Amino acid sequence: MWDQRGGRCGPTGAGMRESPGQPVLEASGVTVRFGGLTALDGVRLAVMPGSVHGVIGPNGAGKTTLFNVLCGFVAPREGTVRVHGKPLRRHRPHDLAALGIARTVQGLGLFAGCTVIDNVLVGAHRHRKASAFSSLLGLGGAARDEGRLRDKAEELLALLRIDNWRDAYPATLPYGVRKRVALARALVAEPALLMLDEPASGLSELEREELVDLLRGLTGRTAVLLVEHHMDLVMRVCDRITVLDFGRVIAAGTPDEVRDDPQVTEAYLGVG
Ligand SMILES: Nc1ncnc2c1ncn2[C@@H]1O[C@H](COP(=O)(O)OP(=O)(O)OP(=O)(O)O)[C@@H](O)[C@H]1O
Repeated sequence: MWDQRGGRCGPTGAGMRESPGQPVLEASGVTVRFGGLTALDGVRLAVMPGSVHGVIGPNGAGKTTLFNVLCGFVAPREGTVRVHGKPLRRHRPHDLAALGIARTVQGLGLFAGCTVIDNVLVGAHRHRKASAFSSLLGLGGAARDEGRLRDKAEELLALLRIDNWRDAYPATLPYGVRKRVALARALVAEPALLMLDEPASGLSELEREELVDLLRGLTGRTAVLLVEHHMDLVMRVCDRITVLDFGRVIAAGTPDEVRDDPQVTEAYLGVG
């Protein structure tokens, strides 16, 4: 995970402090090749604290590959990923919680044998495990932590409007509700950054509308990076957007700036 001049450091994401204006997550010069194919070519991106940042682009543009690099599933050939200004070297997905980063995946990964509230609490326990260093230092009693996490989980169920499903098991839930459970589980750790891979996939139009409200409601609570196909949703929820095409950043800016960029129109919508 962390490697500062060759050494491991930084026990918890919560312990890291960012300077004003410093990105939570920053990628620069990220290049990934699969054999002869360049999937990402010098990609840069900066996610600012508390903002919602979208990555869009046509099929095969490199969105998933970039998400996988940022999560630590794919090691880039070149380039740097920084969290709170500190470069990551060979980080792995299980390092993310300790860096203050949570993510949801398309498969959701809910535990079938656990109720909704218990699934959410799993996210809290994962975080606590990652923060074991602070517990060792006596920075919080276990019972007090437990109570606080449970309160937090209940608050998130209410915020995401799934509190009426609190004691249900995942298999009995509509897909849109299951996605919210996964979102609550990611948020309970109070991450500095939440990474969402296609949060709108599989949702109905109505559920997508609700997702727009929910994501906007997270503003200030955590930064969000989302990779998403639904252009309309991205335009409505994001503060900043990075547009990829053939592995390169072809535009970056506010939704209005990106919408008006002729390169985006040409690449993303296929019109010149
Ligand atoms: N494991 C892999 N091995 C070889 N080529 C890959 C691999 N993963 C992705 N690619 C290729 O890299 C390029 C970028 O793929 P990627 O899945 O990141 O794009 P994407 O923007 O997420 O596409 P989509 O919107 O269709 O999911 C594509 O040409 C893809 O075929």
